[in-house]
Amino acid sequence: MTQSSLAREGTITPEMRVVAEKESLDPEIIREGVAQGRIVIPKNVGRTFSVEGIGAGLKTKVNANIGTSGVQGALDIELAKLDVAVRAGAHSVMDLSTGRDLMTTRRAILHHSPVMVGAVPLYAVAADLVDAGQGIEAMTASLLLESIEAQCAEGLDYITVHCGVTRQAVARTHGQDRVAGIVSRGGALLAAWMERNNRENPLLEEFDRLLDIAFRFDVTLSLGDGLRPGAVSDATDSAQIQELLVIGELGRRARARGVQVMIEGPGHMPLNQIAGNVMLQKRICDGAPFYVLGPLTTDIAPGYDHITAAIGGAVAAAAGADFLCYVTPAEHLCLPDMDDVHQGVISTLIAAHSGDIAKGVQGAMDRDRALSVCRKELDWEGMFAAALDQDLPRRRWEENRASEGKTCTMCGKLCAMDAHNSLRRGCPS
Ligand SMILES: C[C@H]1O[C@@H](n2cnc3c(N)ncnc32)[C@H](O)[C@@H]1O
Ligand SMILES: Cc1ncc(COP(=O)(O)O)c(N)n1
Ligand code: MET
Ligand code: SF4
Ligand SMILES: [Zn+2]
Repeated sequence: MTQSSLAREGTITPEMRVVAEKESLDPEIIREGVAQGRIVIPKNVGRTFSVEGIGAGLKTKVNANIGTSGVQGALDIELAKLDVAVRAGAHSVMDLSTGRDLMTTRRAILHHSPVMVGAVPLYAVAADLVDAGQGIEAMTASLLLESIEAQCAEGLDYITVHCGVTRQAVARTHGQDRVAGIVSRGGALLAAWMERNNRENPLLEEFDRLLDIAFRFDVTLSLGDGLRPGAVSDATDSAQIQELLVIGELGRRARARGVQVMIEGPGHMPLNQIAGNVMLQKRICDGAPFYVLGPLTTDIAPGYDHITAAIGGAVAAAAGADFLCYVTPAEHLCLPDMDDVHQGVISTLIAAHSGDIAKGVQGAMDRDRALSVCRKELDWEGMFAAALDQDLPRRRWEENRASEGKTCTMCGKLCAMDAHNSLRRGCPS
């Protein structure tokens, strides 16, 4: 049984109760959301951890991508990144490894992670083929499906499957003067396979088998955006929309089968198109949870793409996106290091929380109020306790501590808060 099928029978599962508790909502609201497919609770039947809900009416969640690449990364470093991500507040990690010995890496991450773990099973198949001196074209549909099954059996809580990369949609990437072509790794691999084998996407052709596997382990399917725009000038083009239509339809098939499903979205996108894209996704995909990468609102800031993504992520979350995939300062440049991971999680949490305030998530502003009350009182410890980053504010303040009084070095004796507090209390300062 899956969370989805149980919800539809009217059962409130322990996982739904945990989510309700974390969100301060009635468990029945969570059950109803899961039953309708507007909320997912990714958790493999074989794993135990403190679950999170993703979807309508819930706090916006944040994922951190980690993992080796074929040319860099080692298991101990990736596990340290997992720690950094979780300590910074990530609700999810994705193992996007494509290096050597992927099973060991994946299993270690699954073993150590106190949060949900996602992956893109196709990467492991592709990496193994490349290791064996072959290309992606040597893959077969059954090799892919068997690997997906094995990886789900290992305990993945959700998997990205780029089922909407159809021949027709790929053809559209050539038609509308796309600048950046296909930037999704999974999307590009599948497009190459399809072209060289003159076949349709195996994830689409074998979708029912995929649903059987997902159902068995209650693995949430994250229908990937293999044709997402990788440049702001490519946003909302016909290839992207065609793929969205396909995965919207597949989402319906998944829900009918009792499989939890979310929809992935872009990418690089001008600020003024973001709310419209969220609206389209919600409408076309029957309110399924929307998992976005960024969106990055400009292409010209490599080195600062945690910022371009946080700007877009805040707008997306405010418009109804449910799950933000982090982008780090390393995006477009190199594999992220531990500091990149930390900065990526914090900037994405800022975007998510800003979105939650705007979308009116229950109690979203409580922590802001708590911090602001302390700020007004010059209660530094209280401020640090309520802060998103638990270390940096204290360090900056202490390193630059004013020599006397409670103020900071910004204004010193001309501290506005101090002056106004004295006025309020009626004592001359
Ligand atoms: C789809 C997203 O995944 C990121 N991405 C791909 N592979 C890795 C990895 N090993 N570690 C961290 N991020 C990764 C890309 O930078 C892009 O932002
Ligand atoms: C939100 C999100 N995160 C990760 C991926 C996988 O990456 P890729 O599509 O490049 O294989 C994705 N498609 N969308
Ligand atoms: C083209 S670089 C890899 C990923 C890219 N940043 C994206 O938006 O999907
Ligand atoms: S340029 Fe770098 S980040 Fe972009 S697709 Fe190629 S390897 Fe990946
Ligand atoms: Zn990009």
